[in-house]
Amino acid sequence: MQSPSAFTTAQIRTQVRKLRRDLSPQQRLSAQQSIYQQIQHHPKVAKANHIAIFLSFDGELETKPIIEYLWQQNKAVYLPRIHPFHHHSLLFIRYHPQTKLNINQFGIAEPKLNVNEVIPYQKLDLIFTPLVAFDQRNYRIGMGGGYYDRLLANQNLTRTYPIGLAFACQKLDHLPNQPWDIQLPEIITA
Ligand SMILES: Nc1nc2c(c(=O)[nH]1)N(C=O)[C@@H](CNc1ccc(C(=O)N[C@@H](CCC(=O)O)C(=O)O)cc1)CN2
Ligand SMILES: Nc1ncnc2c1ncn2[C@@H]1O[C@H](COP(=O)(O)OP(=O)(O)OP(=O)(O)O)[C@@H](O)[C@H]1O
Repeated sequence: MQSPSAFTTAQIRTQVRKLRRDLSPQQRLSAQQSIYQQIQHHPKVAKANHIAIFLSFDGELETKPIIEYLWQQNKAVYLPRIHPFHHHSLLFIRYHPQTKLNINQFGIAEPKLNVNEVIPYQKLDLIFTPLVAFDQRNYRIGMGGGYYDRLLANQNLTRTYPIGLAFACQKLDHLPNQPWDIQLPEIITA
């Protein structure tokens, strides 16, 4: 998309969400194949034990095959859920093949809250991070809740490596960034 500086963050979010939903099944499948391969050859994924990812919605790339791969590799996989009383933060909950899911207020599947399955986010080795749009500097904008911005701004996250996952159509030249927006060290895209 051209000259994003002419648009507000909210307009960019709406437009890129539509681009993402409107990808053809063929475009989706071939981009996903490339992204899955990049993940399978990624040294930081190979080294990580505790890995957070997300379940796809709203045209996000399909993460189920990534989760299946991580399970095969005996990784502990975690999903975000909206914190029950701390409304702008996320809890990460262990995701097993048999974990029961609920649909949250946004229509996203999330694990039930079970205190025994919660991991303090500082213990995550890797956080696959959803995003709506990103730019050449790896600034990201998300769904607008500020959940990942707050999480990744946290100074205790010294051992945790965030990797954004996105289709190439989600990349813009230059996002109008807010002071709190986070620059990701890496975004896997195709
Ligand atoms: N797959 C996935 N899971 C995720 C995220 C994500 O981006 N992708 N999130 C990343 O942060 C969190 C959820 N954040 C979200 C924030 C806003 C909306 C949303 O649809 N907002 C509506 C208003 C909905 C309402 O208030 O009823 C809107 O903006 O129109 C959805 C998810 C946690 N889980
Ligand atoms: N580190 C932070 N500390 C306090 N408030 C924050 C922080 N990051 C974001 N916010 C607040 O969260 C709100 C939403 O932020 P923003 O629109 O940038 O979210 P986003 O990046 O699109 O969403 P997400 O991170 O959930 O994918 C903003 O109004 C902002 O005030």
